[in-house]
Amino acid sequence: MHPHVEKILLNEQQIQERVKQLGQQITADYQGESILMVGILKGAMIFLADLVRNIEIPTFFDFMAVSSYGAGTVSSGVVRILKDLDKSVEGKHVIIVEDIVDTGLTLQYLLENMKSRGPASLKVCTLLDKPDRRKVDIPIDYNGFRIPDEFVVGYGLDFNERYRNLPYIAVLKPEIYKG
Ligand SMILES: O=P(O)(O)OC[C@H]1O[C@H](OP(=O)(O)OP(=O)(O)O)[C@H](O)[C@@H]1O
Ligand code: HPA
Ligand SMILES: [Mg+2]
Repeated sequence: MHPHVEKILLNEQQIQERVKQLGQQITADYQGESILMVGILKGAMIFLADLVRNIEIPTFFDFMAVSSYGAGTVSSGVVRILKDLDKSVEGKHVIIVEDIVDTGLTLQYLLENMKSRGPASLKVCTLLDKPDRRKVDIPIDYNGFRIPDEFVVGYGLDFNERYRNLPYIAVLKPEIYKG
């Protein structure tokens, strides 16, 4: 275990099992179609990479980078597009892939933004849902795990850009968050 980690919430095996189930569910729901997975950088990249290897229909990827958290553990509420999609999503079956839905502000913005581009359908898939902190009601179609109100890192999620490469989801020791 990393020396900065206080506890592991979800271990590698738990994550891999659940990601496999989500992939199977998406495969079943979109039979006969192709899908465009829109990964929200940077946090979702590891989840997306594992998820798509469990999907057995034609699957395309694109990416957006937005930022609402900056360096801290509290959402600024202001979402900025840092990198937009490469191609049009018009007429495509789009699934937005997130690592976590916390306040929901990032996803609220993304959903509005994506709807205006005219996809054939639009769904949301997130690895983690932290409902206690929600500020806006967001429809989540595929959710890996519900987690308690704690700031988590690992499997793509960062604190000040660190710890994304941990293979599990963990809570850091309090002294690390205080800096
Ligand atoms: O529901 P919310 O309260 O809006 O929080 C969720 C968003 O915050 C994090 O992104 P961040 O801005 O930290 O960018 P990152 O993925 O590059 O770390 C996370 O990856 C989600 O996109
Ligand atoms: O708990 C979290 N960890 C990392 N990034 C986040 N962005 C929103 N919530 C979180
Ligand atoms: Mg972050």
